[in-house]
Amino acid sequence: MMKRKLNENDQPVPTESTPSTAKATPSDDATFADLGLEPRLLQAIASQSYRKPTAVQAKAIPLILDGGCDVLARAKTGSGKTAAYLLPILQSILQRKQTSATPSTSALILVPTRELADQVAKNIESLSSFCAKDIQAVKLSDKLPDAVQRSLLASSPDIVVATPSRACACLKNSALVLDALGFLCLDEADLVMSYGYEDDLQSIAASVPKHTRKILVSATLTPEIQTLKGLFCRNPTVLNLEEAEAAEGDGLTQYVVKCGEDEKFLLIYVMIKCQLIKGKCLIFVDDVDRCYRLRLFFEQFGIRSVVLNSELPVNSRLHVVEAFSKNIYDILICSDEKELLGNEDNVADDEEPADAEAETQKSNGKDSSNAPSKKKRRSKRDKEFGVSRGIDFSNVALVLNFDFPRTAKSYLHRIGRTARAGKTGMALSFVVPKEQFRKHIPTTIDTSEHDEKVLSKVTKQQTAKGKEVKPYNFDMTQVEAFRYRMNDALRAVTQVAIREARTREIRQELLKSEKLRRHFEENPAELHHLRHDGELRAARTQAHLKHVPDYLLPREGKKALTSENVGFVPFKKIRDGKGRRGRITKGKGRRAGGRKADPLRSFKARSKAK
Ligand SMILES: Nc1ncnc2c1ncn2[C@@H]1O[C@H](COP(=O)(O)OP(=O)(O)OP(=O)(O)O)[C@@H](O)[C@H]1O
Repeated sequence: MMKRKLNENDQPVPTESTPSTAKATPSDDATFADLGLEPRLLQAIASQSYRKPTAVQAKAIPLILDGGCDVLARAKTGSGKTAAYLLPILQSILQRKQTSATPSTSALILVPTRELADQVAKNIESLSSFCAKDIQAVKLSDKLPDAVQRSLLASSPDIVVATPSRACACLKNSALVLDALGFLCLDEADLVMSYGYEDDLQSIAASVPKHTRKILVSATLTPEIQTLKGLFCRNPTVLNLEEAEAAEGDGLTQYVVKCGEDEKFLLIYVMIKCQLIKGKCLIFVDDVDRCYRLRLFFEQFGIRSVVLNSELPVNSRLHVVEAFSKNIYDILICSDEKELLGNEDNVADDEEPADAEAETQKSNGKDSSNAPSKKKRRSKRDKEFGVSRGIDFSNVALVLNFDFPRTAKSYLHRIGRTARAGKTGMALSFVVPKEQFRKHIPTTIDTSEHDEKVLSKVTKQQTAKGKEVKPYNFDMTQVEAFRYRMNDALRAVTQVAIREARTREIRQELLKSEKLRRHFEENPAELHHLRHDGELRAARTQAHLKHVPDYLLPREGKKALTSENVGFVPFKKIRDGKGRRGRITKGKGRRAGGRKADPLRSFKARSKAK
């Protein structure tokens, strides 16, 4: 192998002699330079601190660069699939620009949600940071007026990122021209299909020139992928990284706690208040109401949390995702509605939802009295919303399935939000045993009836991957001491309070995202108004609940609550031989993660009342 210069992070330093078109034979030790990427891209990769290509990158990059075939890549969540298709696309655009100055759209990247469109656009920005003047990328969004999108597309940007419906709308009004399209990429391909974009995809497929190469990327190979393959691809090369992934193992530990419906609230209260959870925690719940029930419950104890769901304005959602990734908040409560909507809308899924019976009853009009209101509520939700799929929340230590997902596939994607890019993480799931279902009416949810059924599917799925979902044991006799406080708090969180919190938050978020955005751009010091974890005050608050009195704690200390250390999930060190203190942010001379390094942290943050 060619001897390379290394920088302080053991990154290859691009030199004149770095071959830009060398054909790579991907091996386990392949570096990005070996893959034949050009120096400016290597510089951007180094600035992202990527040490070496992930398995999917090592295989997909040379394959896409080689030209010729369409590619269908399946690799696990968090394995770096975005860079696996972006880097060769960027490289081929840079190569084209050496011979032709005519502007044209070379790549169209289709994603299922706005959140993902935003993320892909940011990835393009960072990977093209050393060749920014040669790469023009546009993210289409229905937040922008048509005239603005038209003018953005008028200059034929090299890359367009959009959801299928946006891309289709721009194709129909001739704003988007695909005559010279080199790549059509579908990220989270199965989801793009199951989000009901089928008609849009058909029209896009018909508008794409024959020579365009198609890249389909997904974490799961599902029947939708077969449909897409038929629609877009000519005999694609399929990259399935299953074997490499099994050999490599991963840093995710999975636990399950069997508990009653109200005990979920008891355990989460104890875990957070006794600081058994260390690090950032992503909590999945079943629906929007549940988000606010939990948030108001937390508020009773002075625990700050943020909610993410499809009812919030898109700007707020993007801001929440970004702020959580920047470690501004520790606890994010998400409703994983898209998986539900998929089922409700009877869109193809790889498996029957566990509550298929209930769904059938609903569609036959036999549903209970709350069906119409659910339908009404659904219409307010954003079709292009999704949390468990594709979003790269960085450094999530714990994914907590407060409400167990409805399908094993959904479980797979939820747990994929932690232990990403070679880091470690933990997934902990609450499962309600059948005999405990509907035993505590105020906290019950319909889907819990099938928790055990879905769990057995999940266990099968994980066993097939050589992984284990272990039982997790709390010492319930010790935890019991906290029960009356939990009950006190739960009583305050009424249905009326939840409804009030829901509307209040939308009102507040609309105000923040629309009216005040410009003001805060001009006055960044006042950014704390944009925090999403302020108290909703929709439920009666009880000051005494905010503290944990010593007499509630076991005599042996909080360790007696559980035999294991629930939340402690150390992240693997990426840089060898460098402690946290010694780490310096490039070019700024400050410690990475220090308060001053992050402008959003420079305001006076309210102290966390834990
Ligand atoms: N070679 C690499 N080395 C280290 N980190 C990487 C590398 N490539 C990508 N990453 C980081 O890994 C994280 C996950 O990447 P990405 O979002 O592309 O994963 P994904 O496979 O698309 O996940 P999902 O299936 O959930 O969408 C990102 O934070 C990204 O910056």
